[in-house]
Amino acid sequence: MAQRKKKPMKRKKSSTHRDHELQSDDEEFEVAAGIKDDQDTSSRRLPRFPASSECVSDVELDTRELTRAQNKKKKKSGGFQSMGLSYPVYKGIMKKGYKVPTPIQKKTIPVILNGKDVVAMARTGNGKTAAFLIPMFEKLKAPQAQTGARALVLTPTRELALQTMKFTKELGKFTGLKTALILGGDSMDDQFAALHENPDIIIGTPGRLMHVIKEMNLKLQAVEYVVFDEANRLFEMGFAEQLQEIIRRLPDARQTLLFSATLPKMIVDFARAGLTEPVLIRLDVDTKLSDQLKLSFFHLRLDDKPALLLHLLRNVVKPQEQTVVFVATKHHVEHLKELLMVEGFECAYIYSALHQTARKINIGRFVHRKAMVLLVTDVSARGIDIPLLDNVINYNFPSKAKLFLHRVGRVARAGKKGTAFSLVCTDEVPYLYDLHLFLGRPIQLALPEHTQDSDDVFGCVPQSILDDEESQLLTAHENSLDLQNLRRISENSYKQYLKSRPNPSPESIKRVKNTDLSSIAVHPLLGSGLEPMELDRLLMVDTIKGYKAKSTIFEINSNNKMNASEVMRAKRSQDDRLVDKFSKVRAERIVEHTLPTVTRTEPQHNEDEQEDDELQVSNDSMQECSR
Ligand SMILES: Nc1ncnc2c1ncn2[C@@H]1O[C@H](COP(=O)(O)OP(=O)(O)OP(=O)(O)O)[C@@H](O)[C@H]1O
Repeated sequence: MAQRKKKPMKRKKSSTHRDHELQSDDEEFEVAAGIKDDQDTSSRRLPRFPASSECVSDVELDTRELTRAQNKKKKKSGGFQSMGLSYPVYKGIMKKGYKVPTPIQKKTIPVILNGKDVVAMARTGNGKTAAFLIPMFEKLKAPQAQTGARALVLTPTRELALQTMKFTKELGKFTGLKTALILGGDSMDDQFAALHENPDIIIGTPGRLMHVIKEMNLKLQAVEYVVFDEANRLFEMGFAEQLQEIIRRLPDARQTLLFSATLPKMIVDFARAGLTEPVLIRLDVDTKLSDQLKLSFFHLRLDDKPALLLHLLRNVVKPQEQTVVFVATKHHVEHLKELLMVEGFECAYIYSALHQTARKINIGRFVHRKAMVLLVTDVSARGIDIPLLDNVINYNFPSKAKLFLHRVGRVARAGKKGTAFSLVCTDEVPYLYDLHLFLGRPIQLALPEHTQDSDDVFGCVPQSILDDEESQLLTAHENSLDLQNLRRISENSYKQYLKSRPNPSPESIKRVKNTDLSSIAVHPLLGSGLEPMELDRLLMVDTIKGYKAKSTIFEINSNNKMNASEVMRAKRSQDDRLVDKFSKVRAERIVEHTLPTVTRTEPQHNEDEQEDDELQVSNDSMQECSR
């Protein structure tokens, strides 16, 4: 394959965007600090964060810092780019909309690319499918004329096999590799035909695969890459015998990977026999979040955030609890500080442009419990030394998972319980998906069965709660010109903030589009005390509120030949073409700008990365992993 010269990347981002990136680098430092604290829970106070005295404002930072941060970023790049992938593989990843590798991908892909056998302990929802598909494409590279599949992926269920097939097609789109799907329940003739076409990859369930192997006298001698996906379920479903039989037919010189949510003795024994000196990779994210920390995510409109904030502080947070509220800009701090004071809350506040003395006074009020609420921006929260907290409220959802960890790092420590409430409006939902990929947990959309104790639930807010608070808010603003001005300024600054906010991964945007957010049930924390009929009514109101017409009133009847109807249809198709064209150009630009060199470089590792990733690669013996 022709080598592509790596063009120097033109930086087109605005300075505010770069500032954001700078912020994220610092965040990584802060998270690392937070983790250390994890290990020393006896300490009452969290370590100090880097001093913020150099920060002029929340969005303007020193250029020397910027350069330092950029250099640091280059050095510790743990992205897909630094994995030394070939162009067709990399292009597939970009096209699929993955921006950065998930923790399991970051840890497993380099090890697999190094040719090692791997046992990875991972639950669902963390991107493990791509973790074994990407190195598989890299290993197989392109279709080969020789007979016999070179990769075999075994999954416990038909659904999982279909999903893996879908990902193989999407991610491996530019490799040209052929895949056959061998599943129970499908026509044997079709499967024989698929195998006669000399596929590079076979994805299948063990029972039917074994059957086909015998019927066709299928040889697996060309197989060089084998994956046992969800191995715990493969065994639970009674496939042990078929797996042993399949493994006996495979050549010794192969690379074998085993992904499993748990590692019971049976799987450990199987791995000992079937894998050669496997590297054990464990996803240990839970240690990053305190197990005493409860996460609650509320879906609402941006305009409803002040109302929910008031409701949470009045009715959900207990009076003796201390809460830090993270907002997007200093203007939000100023507006909400005024609003909370009008509503009778004692609150402290800090933002980086605030005079040093005022900052000290405010922190002092919070530390001495004169104020139970502290309003902060991410930048201003650095360098402050505050006690352990009961709650954090993410008024604006963080655009990076590590920033989320940093914000909640002071809650639920030293044996105390705590909650992180997050107010998530629709354009922030993709960040919530990215966060869950990072945490290695699937998102739980609220269901009527969820109870107040349910953790990590994403639910909606009953309109009645918002209505109550909003009528108060209206009066407060009508009576105060100050409040009106502060609100207007914070709304304007939010527009600027949005321009500089890093994008979520395009794949998460796609997943959100495919989710019916209007059907999420009321969050269990907000639905208690409501009769089932009332809950149904609220759900109906929310569905009506979230209704978006797919066409205009002129196009109601598809046979309508009226002028207005035809104009609308013509405009729609023209707009669709433009949007398509724009998306294609943008996707291609992303691929070009971030094109890796074709030659494989050794994946970069450094200590920083080791410290702030949530996986631990270890060469522990299989004995150890069974403990
Ligand atoms: N690096 C990434 N960036 C953004 N989205 C990703 C990334 N990796 C995977 N995803 C997406 O996350 C979702 C979950 O991934 P995947 O299905 O591989 O997880 P999993 O751990 O195999 O879970 P499951 O067992 O439910 O299949 C998919 O929609 C996938 O496309």
